[in-house]
Amino acid sequence: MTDSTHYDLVIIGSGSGNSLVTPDLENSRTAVVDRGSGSRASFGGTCLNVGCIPTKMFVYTAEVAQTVRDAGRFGIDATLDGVRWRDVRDRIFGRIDPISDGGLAYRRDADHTEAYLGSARFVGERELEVEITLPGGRHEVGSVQRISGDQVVVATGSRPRVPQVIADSGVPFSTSDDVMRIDELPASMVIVGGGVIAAEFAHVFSALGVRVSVVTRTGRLLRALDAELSQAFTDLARTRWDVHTDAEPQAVRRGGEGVELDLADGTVVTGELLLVATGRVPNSDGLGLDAAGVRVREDGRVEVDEHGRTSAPGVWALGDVSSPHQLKHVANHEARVVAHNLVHPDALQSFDHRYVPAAVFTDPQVATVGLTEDEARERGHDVTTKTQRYGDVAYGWAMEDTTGLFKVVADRRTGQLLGAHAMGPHSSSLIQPLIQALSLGGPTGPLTVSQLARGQYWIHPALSEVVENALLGLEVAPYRDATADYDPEGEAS
Ligand SMILES: Cc1cc2nc3c(=O)[nH]c(=O)nc-3n(C[C@H](O)[C@H](O)[C@H](O)COP(=O)(O)OP(=O)(O)OC[C@H]3O[C@@H](n4cnc5c(N)ncnc54)[C@H](O)[C@@H]3O)c2cc1C
Ligand SMILES: NC(=O)c1ccc[n+]([C@@H]2O[C@H](COP(=O)([O-])OP(=O)(O)OC[C@H]3O[C@@H](n4cnc5c(N)ncnc54)[C@H](O)[C@@H]3O)[C@@H](O)[C@H]2O)c1
Repeated sequence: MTDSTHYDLVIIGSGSGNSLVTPDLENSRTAVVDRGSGSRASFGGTCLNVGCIPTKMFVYTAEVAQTVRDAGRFGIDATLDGVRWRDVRDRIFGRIDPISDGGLAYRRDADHTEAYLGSARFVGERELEVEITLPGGRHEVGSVQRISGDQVVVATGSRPRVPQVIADSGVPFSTSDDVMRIDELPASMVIVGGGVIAAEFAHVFSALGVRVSVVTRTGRLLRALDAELSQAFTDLARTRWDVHTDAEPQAVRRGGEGVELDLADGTVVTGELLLVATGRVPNSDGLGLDAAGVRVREDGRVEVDEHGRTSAPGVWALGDVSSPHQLKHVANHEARVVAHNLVHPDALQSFDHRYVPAAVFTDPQVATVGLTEDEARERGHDVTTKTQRYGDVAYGWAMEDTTGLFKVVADRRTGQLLGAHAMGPHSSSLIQPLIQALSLGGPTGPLTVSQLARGQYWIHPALSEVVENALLGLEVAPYRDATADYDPEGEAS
């Protein structure tokens, strides 16, 4: 054990936590502690190493393969001659790994920061022990370093949840932490889980030629979505993958193509590789939070107020370990708020969780913001909805799209937009004006549906016309042109 080293700020977690080291801290001493992410134990957190970024690079690659397969529909003859998996994998991580290594070197070598590569645990109020588990830092592997901070930020993220029946089975399995680095593409894969990670990897691996089975305990895939979209996505998924809903593995063993899962109805599902995608648990356990006086909620998330303060003075938390949303854009937002609050204790900013959007980069892409139709009804709104098909606008014809949907939910009486839910190409980008309308509004409050539809141009014949037409299809009061009374001469005088 070393003597304790004191810092102005200690950050546990180099994902979104790493971005807390702003120019405001140039004259402070900051320690960043991280035990590494994924099978390579990389610096920089989930999103960079095993999450958003590599998955989307695989998704894009999958779409290239799918485009070649679909080319015939457009009168273009092309064949997919093969998938060089190792080349795909090495291209993707050949970009990511150097970014991670560079981020570590920057933290380790800068004058005002220090990197501790190991697991942190509180041993008192803002006092921590770090067991050094990784090479690459200044501290000997196996040593225990004691550090303390005037302020400490817990940004330890989350990790895959593995159902007991799989954990206890002794059968080898993958999670999102390692599946992107496998050496060979399997012929077949069983994915347990029917949420976001399952939907994205089912798309990636099936497009690259793997036979995919999905086993989920819910009745529909992407269950958290608006029910109409979740149902439409599930119906489509059944045409591509071997989908088992309302199904939970009862027993798991080696056998069949590699692994076999027994379902309650007697079905046996088999595949060469088993991928577990059954949710993520916050990394709040094992941190000694009791010793620090930091309260944890029943669901395992660290308890924080709207400013990111935990129950212990000087200890903050952000991102997956404490947030109600396990999303990188939310973790980034919370990090910006906490970065401000760390240096402006008398002018605290608050998290804004009002309209948190999300997208699922599967096939077709899915995007959502605001209330679903069911949520809007439960809240007593006079609900009106319109579901516009991509195939009914000109760009949708060009794409030969037959499945895309853009649904908007509004209050008939007030004309307010309440939510938007899309399934189709580029939906993660198409939804952005509606996120903006909900979040920013106009000078007199949130924009009404009619203002949004008719108060601006929509480029013709762009795919965004599907959004325009969805808005125009809602039964709300017509748009009154706010510029009708505009008198430029009067304004000038
Ligand atoms: C496969 C996948 C795809 C995803 N895709 C998207 C997407 O497309 N869009 C999106 O918005 N979100 C996506 N997410 C979610 C997103 O990655 C997370 O919400 C985000 O990365 C959380 O950031 P964070 O800073 O809270 O935690 P992390 O980035 O996980 O950082 C926490 C760090 O703390 C370290 N740590 C934990 N405990 C300790 C300890 N005791 N001592 C020292 N270090 C510790 C961990 O090793 C890790 O490096 C995806 C997630 C996954 C798994
Ligand atoms: N594009 C993105 O923004 C993106 C991508 C990937 C991950 N993420 C984040 O990561 C989080 C975790 O993703 P996830 O897909 O693991 O979780 P999830 O909560 O989205 O889905 C988990 C699924 O597993 C099912 N399940 C749970 N236990 C099961 C069991 N024993 N047997 C069968 N099915 C079971 C659930 O019913 C659910 O369908 C997400 O909540 C999301 O916020 C985001």
